[in-house]
Amino acid sequence: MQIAQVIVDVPTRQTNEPYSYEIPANFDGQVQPGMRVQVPFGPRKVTGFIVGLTDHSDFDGKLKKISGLVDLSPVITPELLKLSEWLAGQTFSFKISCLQTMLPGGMRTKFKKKLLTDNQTKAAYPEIFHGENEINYDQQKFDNQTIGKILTLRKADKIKVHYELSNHSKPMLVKAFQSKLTPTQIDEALATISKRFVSQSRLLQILKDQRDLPLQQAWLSKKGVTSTTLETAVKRGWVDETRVRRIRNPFLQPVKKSYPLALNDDQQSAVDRINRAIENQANTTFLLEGVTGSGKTEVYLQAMAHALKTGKTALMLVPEITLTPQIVGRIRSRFGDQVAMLHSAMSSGERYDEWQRINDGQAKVVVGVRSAIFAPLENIGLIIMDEEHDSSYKQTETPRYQTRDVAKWRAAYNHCPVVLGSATPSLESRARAMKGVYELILLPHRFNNHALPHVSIVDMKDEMARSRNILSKKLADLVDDRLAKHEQIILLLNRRGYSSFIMCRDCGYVPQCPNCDISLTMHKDTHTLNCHLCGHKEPIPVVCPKCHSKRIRHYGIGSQQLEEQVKEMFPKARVLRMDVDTTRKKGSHEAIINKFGAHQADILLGTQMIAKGLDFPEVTLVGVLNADSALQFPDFRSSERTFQLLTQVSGRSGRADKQGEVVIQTFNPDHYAIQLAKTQDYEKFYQTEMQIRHIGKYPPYYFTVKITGSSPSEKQTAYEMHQIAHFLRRYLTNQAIILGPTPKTIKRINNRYFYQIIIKYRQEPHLKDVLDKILTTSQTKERKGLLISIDNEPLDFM
Ligand SMILES: Nc1ncnc2c1ncn2[C@@H]1O[C@H](COP(=O)(O)OP(=O)(O)OP(=O)(O)O)[C@@H](O)[C@H]1O
Ligand SMILES: [Zn+2]
Ligand SMILES: [Zn+2]
Repeated sequence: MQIAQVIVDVPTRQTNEPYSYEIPANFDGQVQPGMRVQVPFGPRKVTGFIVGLTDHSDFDGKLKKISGLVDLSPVITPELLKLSEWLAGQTFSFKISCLQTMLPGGMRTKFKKKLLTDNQTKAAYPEIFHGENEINYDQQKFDNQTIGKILTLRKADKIKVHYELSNHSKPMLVKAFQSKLTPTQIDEALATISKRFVSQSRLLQILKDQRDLPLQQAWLSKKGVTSTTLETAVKRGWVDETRVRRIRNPFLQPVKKSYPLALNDDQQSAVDRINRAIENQANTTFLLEGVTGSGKTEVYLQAMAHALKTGKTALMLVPEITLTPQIVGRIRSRFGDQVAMLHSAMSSGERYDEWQRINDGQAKVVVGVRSAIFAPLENIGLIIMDEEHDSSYKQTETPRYQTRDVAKWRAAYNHCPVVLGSATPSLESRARAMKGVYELILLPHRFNNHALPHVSIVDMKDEMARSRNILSKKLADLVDDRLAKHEQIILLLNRRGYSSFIMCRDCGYVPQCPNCDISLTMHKDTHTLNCHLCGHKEPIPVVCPKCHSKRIRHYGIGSQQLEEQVKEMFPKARVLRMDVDTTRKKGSHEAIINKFGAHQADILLGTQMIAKGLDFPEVTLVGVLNADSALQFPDFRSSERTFQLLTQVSGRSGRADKQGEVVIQTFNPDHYAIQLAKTQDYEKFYQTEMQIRHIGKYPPYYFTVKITGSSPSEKQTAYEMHQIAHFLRRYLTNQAIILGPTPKTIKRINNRYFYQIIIKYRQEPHLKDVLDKILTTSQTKERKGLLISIDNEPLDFM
């Protein structure tokens, strides 16, 4: 008898131990770890993941049988199964949540299975395929014997299983044209046709650049190629007509092929070191510290190409906001159709398609955001994390993993190097590089030795005494100067912890959320006051609810008001705004970037979104309007974040031949994070900040864990959290520092009360056991409304 070990999905009874189930005889030998099954659990049927197979069980009673198969082939690779175990331990979460996190969103909900096969198998198994190459599995109601047969064929690779997401609109096929000409033939054709045939020569020009991919007719016609020309082209044998899937997603558009650039010495030595590690299958972690504009991307591309050359695959991670069509274009132009893209701006159907291509082994390069670290890519030869310091790499929900740690785990498993890249590495990574745990690679100069921008600081305290303008005189003068020279400008409004709110001028009343301890934010576009934490919305009052005064005013500035002011100050300038409101629609982010890139606008203003990764040669002025809004946070990382943001955004200026300038407006001109951002001196910042961390006993000198508890009753939350703190004090050594419990900075969210405990430690041999115990005990408390979560190495302490 074969027995499957199954991690079941029962939200109220989560455990990390698998349950044993008997495998029905028909499926014997065919089910594999990594497949999902239906199993009886108490009175219900639940879904579970097979994590192992054995032939005996220690369970005395009669085992229950697997009642159905959710998958016909594994959806979790053996590597990812192993990873899920480690991840559960590392993040103090249950294996079931780790396994689910690894699947693309759509596969966790509703889908139908489709079986695809070849002609031979189709003919040999009429009872399955009824003469078709493609059938809908779920409609057939196969018996177990037939399912057994299907499993055997699937395992022998005679059948492929694909999922159709129910909300997945059918791919639409459209007319496209594929070039049949070699580059020489194109040149010959161009030489012979008359100049009068504009559309024909345009087509040939396009074919010259993009011979490899079929080109959609709609796209060609936008470029001025008429349908008559296309008919002629088919007749003359220039192109073949085909049909391709219509692509609406800007991340998947065809791009022009590009070739490796000649590297400078620093880039070359970086590539050499990484390539050597790839060849030697060395599990080295490199920290690639390169100033803004030093050409890190080209290093990544060439090292990835080398991994492919040695027969391996490559995985590249990018923060959400820098995974713009600009960077995607650069990668796809180099690697073409071998690239799979995982981005949250894609629909779940599109993401599923990409996941399938990776799972089928068609994609050799995966580029994506945080969750792409779980791509079912095999045989990995290189993992890259661009902007490794970025906070979006930390997942803020269960399982609360740090992508960097998962990347290192996968690299160790695959015997390959990891490259962590940044202009402003996290202190944790830099400290490890200093200790020799990571290998440090420096790119100290901008590409072509372009100078770093010149940065000046404007003290807004002085400025405010003179005028209420949000742009200082210095910045406004420089904007005028750039507009006159026809150069481009970026203006950053730092919105972290900053929002516009309304207040009564007479009694000082500020509307609060009824469910949370936070004031409501004004949204001018929808004319509402919104709560950012629970989603509560209400109309903007015209009279004060407290004193009935009509003198209700709003405070703080949003990017929308900034746009109005800027347009008023510079009526001739063409202004683009990029923030959450203007980028909500699919493709709008790209549209703004393209427009600015084509110099159809002079000023790009926006929030954090514009700070990173963008590469526009015409930008010679960057203005930061409120540098210090993040400094006021009661969080030991606020200086680090401010320094990183200012350095990153400054790095957008003067990337090509013209000298760049940056103006930082601040109320704290003497703060070291701002002073050192002015000189863009990462080294000095690192030294200064490390001393502060040392004195304050913070990371990277200490490890940290945050325990958060919440319930609808403040009394209950506080009581339970005190119990936990007692427990910790009793079982940890007296070296451990236990802070709290204290109410969180925002104590009440959505009518739940939040308290937290922070543990700081250097070595605590029993910590893991103690926390596991807290996690397990919390399961019984959960029924009483108390939720406990444990965050290993949290990024925020508020
Ligand atoms: N070897 C090369 N040959 C020609 N141009 C290059 C080369 N390497 C980099 N560049 C150019 O230099 C500019 C900066 O490179 P890149 O955008 O990769 O910098 P980066 O290090 O990623 O900077 P940031 O951290 O600011 O994003 C780009 O315009 C890029 O095309
Ligand atoms: Zn009032
Ligand atoms: Zn609220």
